[in-house]
Amino acid sequence: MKLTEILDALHFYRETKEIENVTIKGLEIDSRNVEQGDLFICIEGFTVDGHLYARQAEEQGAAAVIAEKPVDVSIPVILVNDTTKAVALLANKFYDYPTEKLNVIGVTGTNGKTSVTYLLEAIFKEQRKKTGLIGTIQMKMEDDCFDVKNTTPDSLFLQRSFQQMVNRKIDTVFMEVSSHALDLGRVYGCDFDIAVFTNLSQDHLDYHASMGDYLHAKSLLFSQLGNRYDEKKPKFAVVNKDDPHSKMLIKSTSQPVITYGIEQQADIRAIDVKLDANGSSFLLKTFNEEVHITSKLMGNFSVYNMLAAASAAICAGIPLHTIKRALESTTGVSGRFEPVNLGQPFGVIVDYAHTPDSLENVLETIRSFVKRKVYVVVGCGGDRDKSKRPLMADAAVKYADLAIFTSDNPRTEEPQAILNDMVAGLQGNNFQVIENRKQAIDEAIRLAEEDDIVLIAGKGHETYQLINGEVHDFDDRIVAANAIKFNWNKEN
Ligand SMILES: CC(=O)N[C@H]1[C@@H](OP(=O)(O)OP(=O)(O)OC[C@H]2O[C@@H](n3ccc(=O)[nH]c3=O)[C@H](O)[C@@H]2O)O[C@H](CO)[C@@H](O)[C@@H]1O[C@H](C)C(=O)N[C@@H](C)C(=O)N[C@H](CCC(=O)O)C(=O)O
Repeated sequence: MKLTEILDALHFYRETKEIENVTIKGLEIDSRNVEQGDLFICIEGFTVDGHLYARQAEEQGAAAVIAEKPVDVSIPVILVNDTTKAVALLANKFYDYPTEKLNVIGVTGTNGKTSVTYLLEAIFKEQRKKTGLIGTIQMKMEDDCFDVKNTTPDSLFLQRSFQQMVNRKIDTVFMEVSSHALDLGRVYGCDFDIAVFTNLSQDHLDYHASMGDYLHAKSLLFSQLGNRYDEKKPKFAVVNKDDPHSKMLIKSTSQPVITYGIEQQADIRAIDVKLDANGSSFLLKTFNEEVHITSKLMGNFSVYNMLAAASAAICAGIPLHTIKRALESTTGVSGRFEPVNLGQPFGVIVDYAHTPDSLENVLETIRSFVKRKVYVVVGCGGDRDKSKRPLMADAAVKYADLAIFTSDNPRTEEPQAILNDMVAGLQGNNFQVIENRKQAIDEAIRLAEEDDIVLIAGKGHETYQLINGEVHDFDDRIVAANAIKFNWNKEN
């Protein structure tokens, strides 16, 4: 593609050299991956300044550079005000606006994003649609899975992936949209068809200055909904009416809003909700139809997740009987309320809950059906929102008979310092501190007796621990299974 052609995507730029005859083979934001003929875009990151790598990009064959400030290279440099925004616009143009050729459902909110995208995938697959999925666990193109570094990847990776999905004739993509991604413009220029809001509670205050800023970031998904008007692709905002923050999100969009909820008079409701140890059941009532759902998914939070997915699917025109079939056959998502069951007489559940609100939801659900004691193993991440630490500890001791506080990705922080922050204000004696996560899980499983439940919270599907800046293999499910084998075999 001619450089001048791709630069049409930018509103304003200034070139340092004649660029008429320059052609571009690809786009790259990492100098280490630059190939002959690439356009290298310098991004000032949180760790390093990409402008420092312009020379390396030139040496590797870059044809031109996009930068915010002068860089010392002999190839043409295109100066722009904001390279992060520029890369989103350029990638959209380079890959020929792939989101306009796909149906894209973006899901945002503190909790439930992953589960809602997987429920949507189940519903659309039931309708025999070709699906794509982008989120915390992985990226999927139909049944092919790919590793991802971020919940919502950078705009270049994203647009490239969307184009691959177009080439594979994928019909609908379900995408978790994090507040970081919205704030950093990773989804700038994406043509979302449906934006879903699940809920908002305290998280990520290491990144966002306040809850107001966090909510504002979420609202960007709704304000950019329908920026590209296409009468064949109507847009919808789908929001949880029971969450008070939805009012602000409704105000942010000019598109039709569909509300869902259990408590409030919403457009789509779950009525007569029943929860027990086998799952949940409710009457799903839409504008003009109703259907009874019996699901294996447990807890009130799962009913909200099902409502969110059902509401988005209804907006996309999926029939209610298909939604029912899909919801009733879904057994769950990796690392989300996932049982580790080797036939032992007590329950072990691994869950991703890593916010005070989600921990309370999961523990409340367990409390509602447990016959005896509840043990919880939980920690808090290092280099992240410190104000969350005492709240996580409070939630744990409020519901558990014994909370064992332990490490959860301490990153560059001292694990014991994180644990001290967690327990500093705790009263009572229903907690222990065991810094080593394996020992903490072993101890909870050693203590468990018939009909007790052990909840191992925080890491869910993750298969590593970040300690001292290094990645160590660690999977709560494997550690728990080994502990069950060891303790249970001893007794039998
Ligand atoms: C704080 C943050 O968002 N950081 C993201 C950012 O990294 P960074 O700013 O540190 O990048 P950097 O290392 O400074 O590099 C700057 C530029 O120089 C370039 N570079 C660098 C080195 C080199 O030799 N050559 C070179 O060209 C890099 O390619 C980059 O373009 O850009 C990277 C590439 O896109 C992201 O992977 C990285 O996410 C990190 C891993 C992260 O942890 N982000 C979290 C906060 C995040 O975004 N989380 C949300 C989910 C939240 C949730 O709901 O739980 C998410 O969407 O993942």
